[in-house]
Amino acid sequence: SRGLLGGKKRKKYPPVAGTVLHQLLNFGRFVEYQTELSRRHRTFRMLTPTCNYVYTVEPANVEHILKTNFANYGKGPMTHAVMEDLLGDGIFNVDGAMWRQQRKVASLEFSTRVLRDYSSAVFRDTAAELAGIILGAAAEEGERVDLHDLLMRSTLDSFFKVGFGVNLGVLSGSTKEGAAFARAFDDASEQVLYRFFDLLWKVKRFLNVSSEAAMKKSVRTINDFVYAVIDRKIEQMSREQHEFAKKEDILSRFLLERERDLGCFDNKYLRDIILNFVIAGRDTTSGTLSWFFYMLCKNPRVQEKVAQEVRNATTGDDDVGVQDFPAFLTEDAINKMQYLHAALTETLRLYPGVPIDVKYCFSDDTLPDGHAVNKGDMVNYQPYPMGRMKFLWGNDAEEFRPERWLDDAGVFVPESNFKFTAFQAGPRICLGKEFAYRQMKIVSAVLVYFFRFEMWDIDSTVGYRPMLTLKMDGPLYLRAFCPVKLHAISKLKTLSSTFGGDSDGWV
Ligand code: HEM
Repeated sequence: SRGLLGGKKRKKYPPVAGTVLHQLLNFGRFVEYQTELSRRHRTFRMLTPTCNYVYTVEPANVEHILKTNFANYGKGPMTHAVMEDLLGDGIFNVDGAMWRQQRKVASLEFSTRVLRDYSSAVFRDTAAELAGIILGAAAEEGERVDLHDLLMRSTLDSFFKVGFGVNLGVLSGSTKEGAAFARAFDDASEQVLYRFFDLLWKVKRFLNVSSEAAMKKSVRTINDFVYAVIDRKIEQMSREQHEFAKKEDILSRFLLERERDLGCFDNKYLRDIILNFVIAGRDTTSGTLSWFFYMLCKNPRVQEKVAQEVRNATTGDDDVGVQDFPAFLTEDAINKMQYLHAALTETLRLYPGVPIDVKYCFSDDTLPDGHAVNKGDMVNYQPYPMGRMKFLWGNDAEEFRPERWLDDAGVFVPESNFKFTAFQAGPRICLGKEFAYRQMKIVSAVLVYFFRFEMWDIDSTVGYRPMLTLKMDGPLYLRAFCPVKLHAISKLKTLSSTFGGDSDGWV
């Protein structure tokens, strides 16, 4: 009461749901554990020896943290330290003036027609290559395809092409360096998440032992690879001079900027920009596509509806081969695919690329639900648990039902960004949202036009790997059928052999 506390009103802290030790014990099933706790308390805290970790699924709190009191919540010193080895001073890892500058440059870049057209062309080409490889590698005698692995490789190729104008060749398996880079990047990203809960990580790093010794190795592999890409680009720039000015990829545009304003960023800064772009785009998009195809296999009715919509929006002509089909994926056709848009969004509701997102609290505050948070607390909004809350989505919250996003005319109706939080919200809302939907729609449309997918082992389920993004744990083994007419298949076969596949004898 006021009297007992010397006139001060007692603060109402969120209920304690456990400690960091409980989280470590549940590390392998972290997002489910957090979902269980969130069913009991919409806002709660976990005790650690240093600060409170506060978690919320309350949209009013999310709006407060991400928008209304934006200035009070940022990356902060702890996240910066934990992520610095991997993300340096890239846009994901900085606040204040440094963030504003990168946000401005990146927003300009993302809104250009040049980037839009160029990236769409890259996505179409990579999707066609992917379709060819699925046919060549898998369709023969119903061999299984690991679609998760193929999607990871093909999005990495697309991102390197759009970001840096480099043909990485990971999908076709033509370079070993690309694959080693991708592996090191995944390992480092997992270790970064672990650091949030490992109180001894700095000591381990200092002594260069256990998980931190592995982290050091991963970072070295990543850095060697990225600096080599930058060096190659600089060399190409001096060689090609006039031609270079026409380059459409993001790294070239930054290098041209540096030529105009010498010293505006060094190679280390470019390395940070590259890695932030890779983590932003590649893991989230390929992860979402993997979960999407997993959902399509578990829900054949939805798969059929998506395929029908793609045919209606493009061409019903079964004679169109894979090399010709992507040309039908115009902006107009993509915009017509409202059901596909809903199905991708439904995937993100249940499997958000960033499942739990932390913000540092810069000064004492009270959240809209009345709970107090202190300076130095780590405040998390939780897209994954939020997608499974009945109080937000109704009793069928855990069901995959794209229709929930459509009005009576079948048009997609967005939800509040503070309830559907997969892309964050407020001033730091994902910059690549439109970009990501475009890529995911192009890849999905090409694949469902030519194939029907089924789980290789009908009853199997897939898990996730605890890291910063929600990535599948291991392969997604599928069976791919080709329902289009033989004429189109023969064209597809020609293409698949162009990409190194061997499809003799199929069909
Ligand atoms: C399904 C795909 C995607 C999802 C679910 C997603 C989600 C998110 C989320 C949750 C954040 C906030 C992270 C944080 O600061 O804590 C974010 C930020 C960002 N995203 Fe995405 N993203 C996706 C695809 C992309 C793509 C394809 C790009 C770029 C091509 C991109 C670029 C960015 C950038 C630059 C930021 C930082 C924004 C800032 O801090 O101001 N994202 N994204």
